[in-house]
Amino acid sequence: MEYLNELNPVQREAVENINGASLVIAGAGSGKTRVLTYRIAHLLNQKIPAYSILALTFTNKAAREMKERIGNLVDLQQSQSLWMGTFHSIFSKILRYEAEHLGFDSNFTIYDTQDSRNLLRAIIREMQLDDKVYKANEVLNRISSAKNNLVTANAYAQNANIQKIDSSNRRPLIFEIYKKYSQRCRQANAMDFDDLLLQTNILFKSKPDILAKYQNKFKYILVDEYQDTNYSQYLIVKKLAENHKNVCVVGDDAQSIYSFRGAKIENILNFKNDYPNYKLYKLEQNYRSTQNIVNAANSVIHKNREQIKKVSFSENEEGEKIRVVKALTDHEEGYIVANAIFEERMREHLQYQDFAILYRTNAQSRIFEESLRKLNLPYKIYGGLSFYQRKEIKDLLSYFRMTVNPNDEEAIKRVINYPKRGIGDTTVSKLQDAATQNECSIWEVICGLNQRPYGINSGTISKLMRFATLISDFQKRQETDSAIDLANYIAKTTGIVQELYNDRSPEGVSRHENIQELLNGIQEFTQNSLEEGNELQLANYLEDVALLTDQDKDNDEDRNKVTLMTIHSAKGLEFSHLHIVGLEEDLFPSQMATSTQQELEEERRLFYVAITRAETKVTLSFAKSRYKWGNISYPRPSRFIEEIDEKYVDLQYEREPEFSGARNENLQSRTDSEIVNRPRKFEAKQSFSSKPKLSQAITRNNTGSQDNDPNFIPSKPEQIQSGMIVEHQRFGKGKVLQIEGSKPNIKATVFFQNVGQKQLLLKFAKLKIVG
Ligand SMILES: Nc1ncnc2c1ncn2[C@@H]1O[C@H](COP(=O)(O)OP(=O)(O)OP(=O)(O)O)[C@@H](O)[C@H]1O
Ligand SMILES: [Mg+2]
Repeated sequence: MEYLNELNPVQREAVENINGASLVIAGAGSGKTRVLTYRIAHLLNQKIPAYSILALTFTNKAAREMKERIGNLVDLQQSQSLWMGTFHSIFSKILRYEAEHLGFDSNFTIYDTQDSRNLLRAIIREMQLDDKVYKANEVLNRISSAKNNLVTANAYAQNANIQKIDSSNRRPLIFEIYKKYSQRCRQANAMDFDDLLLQTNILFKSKPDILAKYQNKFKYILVDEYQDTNYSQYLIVKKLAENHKNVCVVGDDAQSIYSFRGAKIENILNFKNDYPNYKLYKLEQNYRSTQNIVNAANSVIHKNREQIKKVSFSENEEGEKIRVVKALTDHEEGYIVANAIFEERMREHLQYQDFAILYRTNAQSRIFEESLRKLNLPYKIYGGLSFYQRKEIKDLLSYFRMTVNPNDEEAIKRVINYPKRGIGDTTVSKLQDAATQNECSIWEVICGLNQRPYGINSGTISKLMRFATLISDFQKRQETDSAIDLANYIAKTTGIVQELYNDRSPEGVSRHENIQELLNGIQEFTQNSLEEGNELQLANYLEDVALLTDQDKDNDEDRNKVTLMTIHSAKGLEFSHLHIVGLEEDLFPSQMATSTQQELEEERRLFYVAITRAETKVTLSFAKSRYKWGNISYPRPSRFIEEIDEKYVDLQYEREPEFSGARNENLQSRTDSEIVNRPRKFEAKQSFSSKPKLSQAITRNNTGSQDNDPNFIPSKPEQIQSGMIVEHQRFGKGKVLQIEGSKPNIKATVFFQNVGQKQLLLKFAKLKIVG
């Protein structure tokens, strides 16, 4: 029980009171997750069997880490049999046991977003609807939100209010698409992500005996990040806890950032209605961050009107203020951040893993990747187009999926003619029509073609039969082959490996390497499962892959690297040194989120989540110009920078007029040279290190620095032509892309190797022609 001493008095109370409903509501870094972890350890210590504890986490990685931690606190063996994971992974496991009660087979496929979108596109096409009006993505969001509110396709069709909304959006047929989509998923024996929760609810509602079984089984229920549960998840927990009410949820309303996926803060507020005898624990001390970081974060979040009042303080050291850095361009921002990491790591003897770069959207990662690569800094990047979404990977995985569940429509459509075997689109359409007509899968149509050919000629039928034999062969091997043996066999027999091997273009080589990487992963998976004495099969591997979240892609090799991720996926994590980048209006807060107060408040919560990931140091940055969709834009600094109480902020530049909200209309015509040459008040400030570096030169004042080197003799402005290589004293060498304007205001657009593209007024900039 020594572990109880590692908790403060309130945490300890929340851990020791194991019976009844508990709500832990507290700010970031106050030990909510720690309470959950220790509470589980404590339950095990009180001889509660591991299999009767259900713990729901935000990511699979969090569940793994928690298990490990619990294993260290108590018995390792026991912690392995806990039911711990994301809502999706836990309930997909239960659905496989109970599939028959829902009319599914236990080997159902889990469709990812790409599969769902493809299926919707196909349906929209088949219905001959305008795909500009019925955009697959938007229709998917509509369906997803319906499912998360437990509105089935039939209920959707009958709901007059929903119909009214869709009609006024000129999309009155969404109900029809939803219905067809559900039918097709069923025929393919597939569930999408939202189905995993919806079907669990349907199961619990329609089969009271099955609900009772799980109510008896899960005697203790714990939920992390409760503020981000949606209605469907909320109801699952409520049902399971109905009798014993042993439920402990932890959350922070100020960190609710998933309302676009249907998360409801109200779930926290409703807790007291559902469990009137609940105990409330308020944790007030932040153990993660310095005082400055906690105070800065508080000063921002207090601007939100909708929030539960709570205290959050730190007794850690006061720490440095939040630094705010201005870059002239998006490329320069990348450069400054990478340089800062390089120097801080050296100076403070840190590891790469102590650093993270957080951004609002995945698209921002590219520039940081480039800058980190230039400085040879190892990094790992989460989210975006994941490894498993790449075409070659998805193709091979589709063969695996066909092996496990041949009715999988999206898988069969991907591989029926890949590698090419002479089965054209017309044939696939005929098969699809036949399947729709008979309410069965494409695979079932193929298997019956000898009896009913549906107008497909005999030549094509034999090709289809060869394909069917290939898949049947894989299926048979499932019973005897290990996951890796079968995966290797499929990769070889289908000809995918050979096809990619033959393509010697750089892309082909990289695709071939990716396939090898996938097979290595399966090898590891097989090996690990063997070591744990439980040989898992290809189907288990597929299940794991389908349930990965953005944070889950992590392995030991990846450990000591700089982390790049969106703020959304950084939830729950902590890093010593944090760079939050792209703090510009229309980027963060997002352009899409400033029209209503609710949206803006959610963006502010996101900013709060971002700052509170840091232990020691936060640097915010923004760029004065940025490429967006191929066009240059001149954004204003984010309002969130101003919202931090200035006591906790260290601006590394002079506050500009447009900062206080008055937009400077002349900004577009203002050039970088004018901006960098204006006197700044922070000249004396120590920036990154005592040795002047380019990064410092850019973020610190540079007045007059060009004149300091007597050997630097600039060329005459009129001599500079586009195409020339020039040198700038601070930016280094660059190529002139364009010259415009007339004397004395000639402007040059120059692409500098180190800092990217800049516009310079030649009368100030002083460039030397070097080639
Ligand atoms: N009583 C304590 N003594 C020492 N360290 C603690 C204590 N409580 C929490 N911590 C540490 O503080 C950090 C934050 O804890 P934890 O991650 O559990 O907070 P949280 O409330 O879940 O944060 P978030 O809201 O970001 O999810 C962790 O490193 C944790 O180990
Ligand atoms: Mg937490």
